Amino acid sequence: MSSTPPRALTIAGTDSGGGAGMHADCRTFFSCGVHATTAVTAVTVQNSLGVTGFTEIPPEVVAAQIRAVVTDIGVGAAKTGMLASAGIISAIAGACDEVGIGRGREIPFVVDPVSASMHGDQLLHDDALDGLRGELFPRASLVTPNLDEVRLLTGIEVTSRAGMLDAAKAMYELGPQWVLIKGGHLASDPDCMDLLYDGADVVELPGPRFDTRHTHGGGDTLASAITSALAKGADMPEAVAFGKRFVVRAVEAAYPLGGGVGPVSNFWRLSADPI
Ligand SMILES: Nc1ncnc2c1ncn2[C@@H]1O[C@H](COP(=O)(O)OP(=O)(O)O)[C@@H](O)[C@H]1O
Ligand SMILES: Cc1ncc(COP(=O)(O)OP(=O)(O)O)c(N)n1
Repeated sequence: MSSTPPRALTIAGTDSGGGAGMHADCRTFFSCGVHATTAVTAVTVQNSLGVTGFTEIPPEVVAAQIRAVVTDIGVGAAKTGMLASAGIISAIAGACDEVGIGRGREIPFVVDPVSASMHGDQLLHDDALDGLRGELFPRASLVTPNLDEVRLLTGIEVTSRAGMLDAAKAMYELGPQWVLIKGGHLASDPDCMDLLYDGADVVELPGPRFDTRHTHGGGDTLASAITSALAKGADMPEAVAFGKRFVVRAVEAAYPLGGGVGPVSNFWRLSADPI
């Protein structure tokens, strides 16, 4: 019998196309040798062309999943993805307080403020932005917005690397312990640089920009790789550096799928053995 591996929790929506959301999170946890546990927030109808609808899970059921997992199995870190509604966000905040998830508590908490799919389909109701700002960011060990989410949450339009630091400072004012601004959407930058900020120090995470349209699930993969490293006991700068290394390889190995946008590969660490 083997010993129990590190465990992590993803609180997120499903993607029927298997590219993003909870599916990308679970594959990433697996690739990192971490047992995946889940609290489903919403079931999306989705493929490589976009999201055509979703059904929300009742908030009390989302909270019950978190309690069930943490009180029995235990997790070394937790992350959020698609949260859909203000009611679900409030339920998550309450459950996290009960079980010790969040900054200053036992279990580090990565909040990826997913608001829309890369096709522009809304995944978070407009009235839930206040819930993210007021209830989740102050509990977050790390928030990981892309530049569209920065604009929605702070009103700041980032058009340069210098603007990313302004964005990090504005996000930090919303209460998280660390902020990671993702630079994938800064098309004017020939590279893909992300920026980590803790209210004092700035760490630049440079990376190449691959010429591919298949980046579905990239943000989920980055946040779940960071969560995996935290679950194994890494500190935040180490975990974020690992997450960046992981997602660079995942984008490099992205593959076409269906008639639209394919996913980044969470398989890149697996052996090439054909069976
Ligand atoms: N074309 C690309 N080549 C390499 N890395 C990329 C590319 N696009 C995004 N990334 C990286 O993938 C991660 C997710 O980025 P981003 O696209 O900004 O967020 P999201 O996926 O949430 O929209 C970041 O680390 C970013 O730098
Ligand atoms: C259920 C679900 N969660 C998250 C997303 C976002 O995925 P994507 O559009 O690829 O954006 P990033 O992962 O790159 O932030 C989704 N589409 N569905």
